[in-house]
Amino acid sequence: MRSFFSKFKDGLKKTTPTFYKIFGRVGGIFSGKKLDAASLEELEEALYGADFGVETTMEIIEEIQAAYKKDKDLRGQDAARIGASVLARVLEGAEPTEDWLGSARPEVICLIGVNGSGKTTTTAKLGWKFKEDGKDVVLAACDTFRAAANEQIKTWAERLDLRLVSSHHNADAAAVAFDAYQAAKDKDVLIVDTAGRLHTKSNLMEELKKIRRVLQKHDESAPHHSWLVVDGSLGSNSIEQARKFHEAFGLTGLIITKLDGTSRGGAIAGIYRELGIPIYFVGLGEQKEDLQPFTVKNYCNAIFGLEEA
Ligand SMILES: Nc1nc2c(ncn2[C@@H]2O[C@H](COP(=O)(O)OP(=O)(O)OP(=O)(O)O)[C@@H](O)[C@H]2O)c(=O)[nH]1
Repeated sequence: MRSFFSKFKDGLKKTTPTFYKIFGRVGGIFSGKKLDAASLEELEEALYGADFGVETTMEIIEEIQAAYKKDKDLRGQDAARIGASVLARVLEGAEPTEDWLGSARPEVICLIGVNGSGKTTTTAKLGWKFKEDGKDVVLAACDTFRAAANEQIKTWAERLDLRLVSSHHNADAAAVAFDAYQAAKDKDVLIVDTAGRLHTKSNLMEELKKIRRVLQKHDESAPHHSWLVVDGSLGSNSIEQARKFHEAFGLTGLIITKLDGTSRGGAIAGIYRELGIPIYFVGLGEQKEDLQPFTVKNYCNAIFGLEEA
């Protein structure tokens, strides 16, 4: 069976074509070629192109440059290792703690975000993951706004044999959340899929708050997790979006989707710098198993084309 890392790396390969090109082209960098000023410049461009942002890019470049000044024989592989370790420092604390899933019954996870970011798909993938871990899961179809969303989540739930509480198109989303909580009483996890909304639409932001109030009638501390689902291919545009959602709703975590099909996977660093909340999972495809726990080490190694230590 392929290791988790190889899956993660395959998924990120498309995220990082430029990096692979840099280190691939210099091909030899890994197999012994020395670093030079031109490849450093190319790396800087690639980091900007992947939306790592000025701060992170500069930190990586400056540190590699400093090492290069001291040792003109620096190899590409050494530069990649330095880059990965700087990135790991930027992302320090971005990984959730092992016991992040508390002991409430149910633990309520609310997924929110803009239209099309991948909430419904992620709700299903997440439900499947918990089920695979032997947990009792209920899904709440609170995206009553988009007509097709109900059908989409029903299809997933049937396919993965997951318990789903849903209603009709345009039903009160908070009422669905209330019913779903009741159905999930004494179960392990309730995952609430919500309608996509722009952070600028105040009525939809109010709907989110209503869902929260209704859940809190059952359990004052619910939702225990409010995660923003961010489309990783939006690059740095997603940073402002994430900040606004955080201000309005108080996020506790992030899921970054679509990292399999983008060359802008660097925005993760920018979002984390801005919000400082953990990244729980990354989406690397459309299949049920394509949701992987985020780990700083795997992400940094994959970005810089390093193998797992
Ligand atoms: N390649 C890829 N596609 C994904 C990923 N996650 C979701 N998608 C796709 O993105 C599209 C939108 O996903 P949805 O789950 O419908 O998004 P949503 O946030 O629920 O959308 P709204 O209900 O409109 O807010 C679908 O075609 C998904 O299959 C991912 O990690 N990788």
